Amino acid sequence: MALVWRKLLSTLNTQPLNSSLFLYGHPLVRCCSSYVSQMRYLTVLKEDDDACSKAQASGKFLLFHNLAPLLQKEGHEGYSAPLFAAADVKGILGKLGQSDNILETSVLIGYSQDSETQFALDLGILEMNDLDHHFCGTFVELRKAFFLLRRQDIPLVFRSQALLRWHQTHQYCSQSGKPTERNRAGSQRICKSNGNIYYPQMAPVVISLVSDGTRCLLARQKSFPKGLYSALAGFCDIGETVEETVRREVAEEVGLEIESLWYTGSQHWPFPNSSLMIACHASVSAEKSQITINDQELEDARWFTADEIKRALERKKLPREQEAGVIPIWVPPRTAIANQLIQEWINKQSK
Ligand SMILES: NC(=O)C1=CN([C@@H]2O[C@H](COP(=O)(O)OP(=O)(O)OC[C@H]3O[C@@H](n4cnc5c(N)ncnc54)[C@H](O)[C@@H]3O)[C@@H](O)[C@H]2O)C=CC1
Ligand SMILES: [Mg+2]
Repeated sequence: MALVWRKLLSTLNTQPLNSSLFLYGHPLVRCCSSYVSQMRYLTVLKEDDDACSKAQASGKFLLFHNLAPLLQKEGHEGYSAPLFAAADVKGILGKLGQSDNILETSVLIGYSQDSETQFALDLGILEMNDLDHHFCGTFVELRKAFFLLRRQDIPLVFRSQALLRWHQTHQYCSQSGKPTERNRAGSQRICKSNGNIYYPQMAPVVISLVSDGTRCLLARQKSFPKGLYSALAGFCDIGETVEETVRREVAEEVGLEIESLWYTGSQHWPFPNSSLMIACHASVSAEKSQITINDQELEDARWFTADEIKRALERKKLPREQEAGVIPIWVPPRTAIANQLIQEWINKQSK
């Protein structure tokens, strides 16, 4: 595969590259299904700074200010994270008396079905003043944006913020201590003094919904908002398999030994740093379901019946009211993989 790409890039380097469309029209990129072409096109942009630079000139930009995404109100649907054409961003920067060189600090984040090359740009070096007003939106801190954004916009916003943050926090070589330089796409950083290449990182985390057949186990950390319960989560230790992490985390946090587990899905999770949340269902026998909570990690953990879970799923908003002095239980929103796990468990109970 690497050889194929080297060949493609050497062909491109010997031909005039007038626009990114030329690249997208290249036989190796064009010959395949649209998805394959898109992925190959993105690979070329990551490898070739000139091609990426040309794509940037006609690209679409998701905007951030100090890692807070720009949101626009979308009627009843909630908020969207709009993509601005390069010309519009340049126009607004011009009005504000700012140079458009800042576009070069953007990072490549995708290629849409509408043939738009997408970039994320952090305008944090500019004073906020009425910056958001010029872009007809509001820059909103990511945790708050997570609750406001339309579901379909969340993955791109999460990915963009993670990549922008990685560049902001990984500017030096950990071996030489010298500054590293990014490639145009922002898919890697290199230390010119020793050739070390750094790629964006994320930590694997397992999130497990444990069931004893008729009940499922949810827990809360002290830092969670009041009443919020979720599935058990934990970082993978180095060298561990996903299965080993699930077994260890469940044992550590609630003192149970699981009998079986199965993978169901995954999600990129940007809080507090980039994690890949790997979601699994796990089962314990009803006879061995006595929990002992590790109070260093958890404030509470409990078994919930299907009826209790159904009621918690129905609470769409953060419960503000207290029901007869008791804080109502609620679970993460549909945009979190924890919700998918809980929903899948309920669906299985109903069958
Ligand atoms: N979507 C959801 O419903 C939930 C998501 N989460 C997420 O899952 C992740 C892990 O959850 P926790 O229960 O806090 O993990 P955890 O149970 O592994 O405990 C956290 C501790 O693990 C250690 N640790 C090991 N590797 C680490 C790493 N790469 N980064 C940070 N700490 C590391 C630290 O000592 C830290 O205090 C977090 O990103 C959290 O935001 C957690 C609970 C629910
Ligand atoms: Mg944990």
